[in-house]
Amino acid sequence: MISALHTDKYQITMTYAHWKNGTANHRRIFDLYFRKLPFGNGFAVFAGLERAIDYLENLRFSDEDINFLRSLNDEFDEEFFDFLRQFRFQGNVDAIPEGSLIFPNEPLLRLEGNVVELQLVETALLNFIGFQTLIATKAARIRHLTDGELLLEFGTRRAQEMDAAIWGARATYIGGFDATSNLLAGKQFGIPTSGTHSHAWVQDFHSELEAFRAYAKAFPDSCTLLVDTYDTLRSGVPNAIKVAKELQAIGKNLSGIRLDSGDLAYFSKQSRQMLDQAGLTQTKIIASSDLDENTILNLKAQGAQIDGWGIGTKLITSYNQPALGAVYKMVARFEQGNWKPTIKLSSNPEKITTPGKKTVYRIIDQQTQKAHADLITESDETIDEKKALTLFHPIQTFKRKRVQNFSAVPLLVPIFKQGKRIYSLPTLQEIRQFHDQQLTHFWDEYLRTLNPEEYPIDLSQKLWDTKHQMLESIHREVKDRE
Ligand SMILES: Nc1ncnc2c1ncn2[C@@H]1O[C@H](COP(=O)(O)OP(=O)(O)OP(=O)(O)O)[C@@H](O)[C@H]1O
Ligand SMILES: O=P(O)(O)OC[C@H]1O[C@H](OP(=O)(O)OP(=O)(O)O)[C@H](O)[C@@H]1O
Ligand SMILES: O=C(O)c1cccnc1
Repeated sequence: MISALHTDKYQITMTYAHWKNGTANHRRIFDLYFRKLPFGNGFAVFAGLERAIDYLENLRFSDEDINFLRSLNDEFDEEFFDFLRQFRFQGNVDAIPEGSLIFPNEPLLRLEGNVVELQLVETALLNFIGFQTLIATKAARIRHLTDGELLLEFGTRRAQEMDAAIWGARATYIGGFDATSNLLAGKQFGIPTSGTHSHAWVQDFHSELEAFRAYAKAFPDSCTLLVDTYDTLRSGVPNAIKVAKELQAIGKNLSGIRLDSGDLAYFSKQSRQMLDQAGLTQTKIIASSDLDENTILNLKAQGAQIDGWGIGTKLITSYNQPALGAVYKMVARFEQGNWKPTIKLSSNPEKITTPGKKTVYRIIDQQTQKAHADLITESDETIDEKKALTLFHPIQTFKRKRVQNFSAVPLLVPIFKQGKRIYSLPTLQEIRQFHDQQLTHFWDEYLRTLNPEEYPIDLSQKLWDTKHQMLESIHREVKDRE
């Protein structure tokens, strides 16, 4: 169970202040979203929802949690602790399913409830979803360049501690990896696991050949030999070939060799030639060594002969971009029987929040089955699929497109109703397949890893009008006060 104290202290201080002021039950809506795509990619892959659901469903302040808060000797009244003890998440949540392709500024989670419960869960939700989405997106970038090749996640030893290794492994599987080296992730999520051997295994014997023989004896049906401990082409590969012949003599095949240092393009081409000349065309070449999507692309451009990739550090730590920058913003307050949109201004137009209770549709062409755009609307709007729809860029509004014969697919699905989960969790396999299937709805121009086309995220006319009326009225008020 995830502790209720996995949060920032200000969520508790605000909860206390609301409780003290008698405003704890005021109804609000918050959106969770991100503002900018990571890695310069054309899309992100949504991950982290399952953990977020588990957290919301089981959120409790235990006696130990309360004792700890009491021990802080802050100004909390004793009765506040009773309030916390009885606390349960009672809100409504709608969310985009895991594995979906997602884009900046669209609500990924929409939460409706009382202000304290919505405030309390902010930090943990951002923590789970920000990290897992980032890693799933990184994995999808790598998958995009390695169609049909084996992708192994090797990151645990370099990950930011245990949770990052385990939930990161899950995210890489959603993004298209085939297996993880982390056994706990395998046990917990049913991800296929893989393991070759280390340099220490080779160093542990008097000779490399002896080490390879011993390993092959232990795993005659699934033996991959690490060939770079001493000299890849003069010792490692020739010894692996010797052992492969010995395996052949007992009717077995050497599954693979692994290259873990040096010039991977050169070594892989030479190794392939040597293996093929020895008749070992079935033996695969796996590469590892600080790989990421850029190195992989470059190795491919050099004609590297690599069938599988073991990727650790740069994937699991999201080395070149360590945070997604997801945010959680209040968008509506319930007042005098109605939802009133709220807005947060910024001198940067991209950072101005989109007010009100909203929903998101993916506008998919009925003929090509490709997505035109995502359209954010007010939640009570309907889209008539029989009529033409005009889509326009929310900032450069002169950029317009009229579409017909489309399906408007709602992206948000109900997850919790008054604190009760009404969503049945898909299996991880289903999430991974769903992700794969979602990719087919996007033109290649949005999917390429370098300088992709920007996929349109548009506002309905009604929502755009609401936002701009609010902006104008705030500007007027500020001016009047001057
Ligand atoms: N042909 C290649 N083109 C571009 N990058 C390559 C090529 N071959 C290997 N690389 C990358 O170059 C880097 C080499 O790393 P490094 O200099 O640490 O040496 P290494 O060969 O891995 O040796 P060691 O592990 O013994 O330190 C790795 O990130 C690897 O993925
Ligand atoms: O390079 P990464 O993408 O981070 O992938 C994980 C690395 O971890 C292992 O090396 P390590 O030197 O830790 O152990 P070893 O002695 O088994 O090679 C493995 O051989 C990879 O090189
Ligand atoms: O199985 C492997 O070869 C492996 C696993 C984790 C890290 N490095 C290598």
